[in-house]
Amino acid sequence: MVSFFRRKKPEKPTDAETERRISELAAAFPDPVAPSPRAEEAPSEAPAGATPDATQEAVADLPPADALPVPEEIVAAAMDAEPLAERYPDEPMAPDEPAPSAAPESAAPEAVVPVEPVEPTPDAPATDEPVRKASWRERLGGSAIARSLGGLFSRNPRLDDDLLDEIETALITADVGVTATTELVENLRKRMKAREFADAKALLAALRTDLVGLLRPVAVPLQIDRDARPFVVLTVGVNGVGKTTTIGKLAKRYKDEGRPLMLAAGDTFRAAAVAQLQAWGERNGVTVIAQGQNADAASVAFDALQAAKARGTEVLIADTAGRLHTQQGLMAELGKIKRVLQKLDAAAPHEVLMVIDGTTGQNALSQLRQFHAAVGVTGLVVTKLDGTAKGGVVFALAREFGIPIRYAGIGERPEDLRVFDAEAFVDALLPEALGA
Ligand SMILES: Nc1nc2c(ncn2[C@@H]2O[C@H](COP(=O)(O)OP(=O)(O)OP(=O)(O)O)[C@@H](O)[C@H]2O)c(=O)[nH]1
Repeated sequence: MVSFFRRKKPEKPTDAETERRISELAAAFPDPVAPSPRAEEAPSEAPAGATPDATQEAVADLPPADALPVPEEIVAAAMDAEPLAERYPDEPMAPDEPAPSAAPESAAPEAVVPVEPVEPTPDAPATDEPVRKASWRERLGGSAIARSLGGLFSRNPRLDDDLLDEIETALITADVGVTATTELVENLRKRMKAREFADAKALLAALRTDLVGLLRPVAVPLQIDRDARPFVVLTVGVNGVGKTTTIGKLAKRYKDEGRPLMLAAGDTFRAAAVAQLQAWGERNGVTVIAQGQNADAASVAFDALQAAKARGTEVLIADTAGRLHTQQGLMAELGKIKRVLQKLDAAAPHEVLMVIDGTTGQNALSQLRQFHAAVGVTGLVVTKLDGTAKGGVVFALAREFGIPIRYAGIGERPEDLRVFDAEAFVDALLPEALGA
């Protein structure tokens, strides 16, 4: 759990840390997949229920970007993002790197280092045992809400104002947020006064229903529009939230679904991030487009989209460097990446996936507000909900933004990235059996 409390601001990793993180990633994907057909030949069945229009509909339901407060500095800065050379003046830059604005025409192909698919190495122990997927409850049962509400209801409390006060404290402590908590508790109080609940168990059932009701509108799975070719997913988020790890997990998911895919190593600030993706790509036979540390992220994204289009790849997932939402120049750089992608495909990126660390607490709200203003977030992944995470911020995000939560990270293994499921999530935090 030490990883939950990693650095909060960018710093260059030591060689030892780089090696550790590469081996962490390799350990996270221990089972080599069966040798896959080359990306172009792989079957590309959409999952059951997938419709090409679903994503567009979901996005259309989002609150418009201009409905949210857009800090003037971000709008201004977005027009003139600083290049990496200015951002890290002490870092040597390759002399011939294409200027960000010139990327569309002049992205030098020789600077691109695609990691071609290789046959997976048969180094994992051969076993017929399927990996057992931990249940949501196993993963989230230790979270703050689960523990405090669990303790509360298992004491068979009396149905009175003290119980409501304790529920209120538990929800606020778990980061559900004051506004959402007040609404939930006041609704319960009204119904309790109207003698709607026979006992505490009935009140617990009502709380569960209300919590599911808050989350159900945002439990909208990501649908890959197969006509997009490629469907471009741009991942964004602050430092250390789990972007690169999530890309590895997502890539495994899409590969298992038989979708031809490619990755763009756009986190050009942290050397380990490029190596992480390359290690994963080599191991699983997925092409990774990279230009190395300190390359221009927009140029990497542009090259990757060009390559993906040329190959008819179905999905392109682009990584970006972690950045604090308060760093205006870096936030503006995201807008630049988006604009450069749009020179090749006006609809790209088809999904701006923001990764949020579930242990961040209420700060996650201002992170999302700023990222949404800068780049128009269309979906969320909330990571690190396992272990001691408070988890309540998921409710606050849902209530405040209504942006779809596509996936939840409930552990470090590939199978621990789950399609977000409102019922399973609430059930894990607040089992019905508590009131039994
Ligand atoms: N327990 C747990 N750990 C996770 C989860 N997702 C990611 N992590 C861990 O979080 C740490 C940071 O993950 P990275 O993928 O390197 O984060 P990042 O956002 O790419 O980092 P930067 O490039 O520095 O911004 C790693 O140790 C991951 O294993 C999760 O759902 N649960």
